[in-house]
Order: sequence, then structure tokens, then C-alpha cells
Amino acid sequence: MYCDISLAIRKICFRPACFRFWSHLASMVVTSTKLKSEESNNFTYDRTAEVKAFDDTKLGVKGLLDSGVTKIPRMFYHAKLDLNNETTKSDSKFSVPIIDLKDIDINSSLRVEVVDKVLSACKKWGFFHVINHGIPIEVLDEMICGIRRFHEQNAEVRKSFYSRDNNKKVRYFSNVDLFRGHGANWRDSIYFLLSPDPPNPEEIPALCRDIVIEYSKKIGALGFIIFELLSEALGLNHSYLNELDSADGQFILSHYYPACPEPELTLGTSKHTDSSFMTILLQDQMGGLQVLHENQWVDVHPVHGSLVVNIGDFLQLITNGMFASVYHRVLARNIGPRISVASFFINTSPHGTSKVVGPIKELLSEENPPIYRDTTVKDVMAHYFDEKGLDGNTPLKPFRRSWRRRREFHEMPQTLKGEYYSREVMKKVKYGSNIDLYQSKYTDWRDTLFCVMGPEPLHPQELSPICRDVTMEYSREVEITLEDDRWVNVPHVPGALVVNIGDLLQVLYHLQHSAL
Ligand SMILES: O=C(O)CCC(=O)C(=O)O
Ligand SMILES: [Fe+2]
Repeated sequence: MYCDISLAIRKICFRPACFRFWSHLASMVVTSTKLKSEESNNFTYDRTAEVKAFDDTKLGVKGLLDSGVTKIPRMFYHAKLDLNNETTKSDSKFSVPIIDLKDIDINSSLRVEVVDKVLSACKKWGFFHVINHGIPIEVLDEMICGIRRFHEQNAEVRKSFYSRDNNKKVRYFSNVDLFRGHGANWRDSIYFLLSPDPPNPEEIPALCRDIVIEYSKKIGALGFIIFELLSEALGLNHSYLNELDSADGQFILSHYYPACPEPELTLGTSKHTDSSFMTILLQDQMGGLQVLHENQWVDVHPVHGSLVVNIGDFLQLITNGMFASVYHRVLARNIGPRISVASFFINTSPHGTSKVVGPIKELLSEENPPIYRDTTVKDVMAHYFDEKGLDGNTPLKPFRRSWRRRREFHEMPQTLKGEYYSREVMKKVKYGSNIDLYQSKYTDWRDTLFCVMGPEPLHPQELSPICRDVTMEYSREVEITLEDDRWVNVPHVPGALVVNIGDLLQVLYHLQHSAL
């Protein structure tokens, strides 16, 4: 029966009345607001057909909403999304740092203070607001208006820009990873590749052409200033980051988040880190952006006139993990639209993506050995888009030299690891040999690095840099496995066999324990 439905979508979506069908389909398939597992309902849900029908309309989520849907189609469901019961609930005691750039060029002591703030924000948050950045507020407001004009214009004209052709320097689409199999996001986007090889101005939609050109120039100049501050924060020559070929480029993704009739079932943007060196984000006053800080989702409240700067994956890589590329997401809301403009600093030309990127040699030392291997932007991106499939996890993982990290901790000279040696019970990170050394008759032939990861989150800086990243990541994955009951990969371990507990053993175990 449901195969007929997918056929019907395919046929109907070419007709003007197709959107009426979406609301019908959504109400037919959705029987409960609580999401069941994607896999369990395969008989009633042909995702490929639904996605194709949606994509063929070329009108995005906005088009769906205009058709009057009151339930969201199944393809937008995010498995296991339970915003009300999240263990990582938003905590208002935190707020993203705001950094004032006023007079930093004429007052050197002020500049030193600002560089300090930038350093601390990049290490602890990976996110900060900048104010007094030199871009007039009218330009920011007009950019938001221009993007809104594009998304709200005549549907037929908007449709003509819809494309999934990666060679196009300007294209409008909904969900770059729509065909990947996970829940789609409740948003549409328009992409502009602006540097190093800009499009012909005529390729940019007339409704936002002038402002996109002006905005991108001004953001490029601000990016230059912020890269200088970041270089200084790293203790490098102020022009260091601006001289990196692989960072010398800019593209923009401007998002339009329509109001969502069932915001508890989907997201505006799913959890991700940015595959850039740095991103500068302009958001309107609607709110919804959140950043994962100390294992809590913290709102990035809109500050009118400010811009949000965030560290991208490649800056995390080249700073050897000193700067953090952190997870962020955008909630779907039942009010809207929300508009944002993300400018990504990265050179996506063949010249830029083939340059070697690796931990900056000047930042490395015996205490801070490279935690990433040298690679290229092209290799990381290939893994991100082709193999990993945009699943929201950091694309840097396979580029970590992580398999040796724990071992390297134990193999560090005693002068370095000695500072972690402790028998203090309350210490959250300590290394030692035999926790019961003074109590037990026997001593085991081993040393142990001990890290308390919860319930109070451990600050990464408390861990030795040599195994910091891998420990944080490992604990996050274990937590996900235990708490969320999600599917995780069982990695290939050469020579290993996998043991798993069968149902009967579990039953016997419970009988034995309840009998006690
Ligand atoms: O819309 C936003 O506020 C964030 C968008 C974003 O994170 C991105 O485009 O990478
Ligand atoms: Fe992002």
C-alpha cells in the first residue's frame, strides 16, 4: 500500500497541487508525536521517495510551509531527538563571550587585552561575539533583508536557482546532505562562492546582488583582522594565518528557517562542527543557535550589531587542539522565519585544498606533541562528504594520531608526567601505579591514568595535552553508547574477537540478582 504512496508522490510532485499532498501524507504517516526508531517503521515509510519528491519541488522547506502543512513530513524527523529530556540541557549560567574590537589598532595595551580574551574564548568556547567590528549595522541589517527577499520572492523565480550542481558558484537548495539518510533539517539555504574565484555578478540573484557583494567584501576585511588577532593569540607573527593559502578564501551559506509546525521532532541545523578555518556568522534577532559548552547546550543569544566568530575544524587541527572547533546546532521553532548568514573562511579552490595542513611547528614541543597528522583540506573533505556522510561527528577523528596517545602519556619522561602522579582521592585526573598499593597483599604489574569524566564535566585543560583530545572524544562516545542507546560502530580491531552477551545470560543475571 505504501509503495503506492511513494509512487503517488513521484507523480503528484510535478503538479501545482503537490503541496496539498504533503500535508495529507504527513498526517497519514504520523500517528504519534513521539518518534519511533527510523528502522522500525520501514514498511510505512519510503524515505527515498519522500526525499526525491521534496527535492523535485525545488521550493524547499519554505515551499512546504506555503502549501499549508500542519505536520512535518517524516523525512525531517530526527531519530532520538528528545529536547525536553536532554542530559545536556541549556544552562543559563553560561554565556558566549563578547569581545569589543574598538580602538584595537590605536591602543596597544587594549590590543593585548583583546588578544588575551580571544585566546581564552578560542580555548574554552570556540565561539565569541565581536562588537565594534567596523561593519556598519545598516550593512548587516540589509544583508538579512536581502536574503529574506531572495527566499520570499516569487516561487517560480526562486525555483530557477535551485541546484545540487557543486560546480555552481551560486545555488539555492534545501539540505546539502538531503540524500544521506538521516533526518533532514528544517531550513533552506543559498550558497555563494566568493573567493578566491568569485562568480559573475549576474549569477547572484538581483534581489540580493549588491548587498551580497558589499557584505562579503566587508566580512573579508573583518576576517583579515580576526585572523591577525588569532595569530597573535597563538604567539605567532600577526600575519601568520593570513598567509596560509588554504585559509585564503570565502564562501557564504545564507539560511532561511521557516516556522516549524512540530519543532520538537526536528532541528533547524543538526549538531555539527564547521569545516572551515573560521566562520563569521550574522544572525537575526530570532534566536535558536546553541553551542555545546562543558557538555551543556548554551544559547548564543542574538546581540544586534554583533557578529559571531567560531573556530573551524582546520584551525583546531593546525593549532594542535589548542583552539576548539565546537559542536553547535540550531533549534527549530514554531515562530519564524529565522535568517542567518555564515561566512566560511577556507580556500576551496584546487590550489587551496591541495596544500598540506598540519599542526603548526612553532606550537609543538615535548609537552605538546602533534595530535594530528599532516593532511590536506581535500583529504579531510573527501572523508567528510564521501565516507563519513555528514553524520554530525567531527571529521578530524581519522586524522588524529590518537591510537598512540594513551601509550605516549605513559611513555613521557617522568619530569612531564610526574605532575599528574597523585593518590589524592578527590583529584579528577591522576596517574599512578596500583590504586590499592598500600592495602593489597599483591601489586599488579601496571600503571594507570585515571580520569573522572562525570557527573561534573571535566575541563579538557585538566588533561595532559598528549591525550586530551582522545580522552574527551572517547568518553563522549562511551556516554552516547550508554545513555542514548544509539547505534555505534564496532571498529575493526586487528586480531580481536567481539564478545557479546546473549538474552539468556541477561535473564539469568537478572534472576540471580533479584533473588538476592
Ligand atoms: O544558522 C545558524 O545560526 C548557524 C548555521 C551554521 O552553523 C552553519 O551554517 O554552519
Ligand atoms: Fe556551523
